[in-house]
Amino acid sequence: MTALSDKDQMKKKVGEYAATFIQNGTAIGIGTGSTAYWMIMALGAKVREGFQITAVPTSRATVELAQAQGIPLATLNDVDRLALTIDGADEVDPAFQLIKGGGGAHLQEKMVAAASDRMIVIADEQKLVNRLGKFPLPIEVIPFGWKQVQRRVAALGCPSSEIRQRDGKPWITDHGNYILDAHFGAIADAPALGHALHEIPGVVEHGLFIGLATEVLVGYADGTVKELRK
Ligand SMILES: O=C[C@H](O)[C@H](O)[C@H](O)COP(=O)(O)O
Repeated sequence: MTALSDKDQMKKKVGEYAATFIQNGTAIGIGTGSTAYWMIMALGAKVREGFQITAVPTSRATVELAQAQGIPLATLNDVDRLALTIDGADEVDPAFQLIKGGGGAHLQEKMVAAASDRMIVIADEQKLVNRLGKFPLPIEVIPFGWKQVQRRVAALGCPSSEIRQRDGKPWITDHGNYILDAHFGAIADAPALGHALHEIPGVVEHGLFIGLATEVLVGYADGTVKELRK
């Protein structure tokens, strides 16, 4: 097995640490991405030791990973509320506002987080920012007429944006849509931008997570994990 990079070590540490917050007998949301991966692997080990858990996955990729780990799954419609969701992020600011969707899963991730009493964000230290916006903001859009959405996004102060591509074709989300990656630069007022984006016809969901994260766990290069305070 190849050795993990320093960055992957940070992700592994924080993902595994987060799994210790999961309580036996609860229903939880499980995130998507390379940091959530380690939390799901650790959860799989707990399940094999007899832990009783129901997990609502946030993407097809997470369904596959969790199934391979033998983690019992449910859909969001099967549950009333979730005790906890654990998920990664692309950027985290000091007010626990987030940019998510680097893997294009933010639509389901936001629905699952919103149905959860707590959202624990797991990130390596490189994700911490003073102001959101260096990471391009992922916006899930209906393929029909997406250029109209792009014009409206530009009018909100976004100088450039592009449809996410794979192999020269638009990348398609789990829900059959496109992702518009919007390069806003430093975002002065994330809640206001989030509201404005929701006013654009054709926007399905954007990657700004405001008021959802309750706790942030950060993995550092020295091997430590710290819980941030707002
Ligand atoms: O769509 C993907 C999700 O929002 C991920 O949680 C986010 O992109 C962070 O992923 P990673 O842990 O791989 O950096």
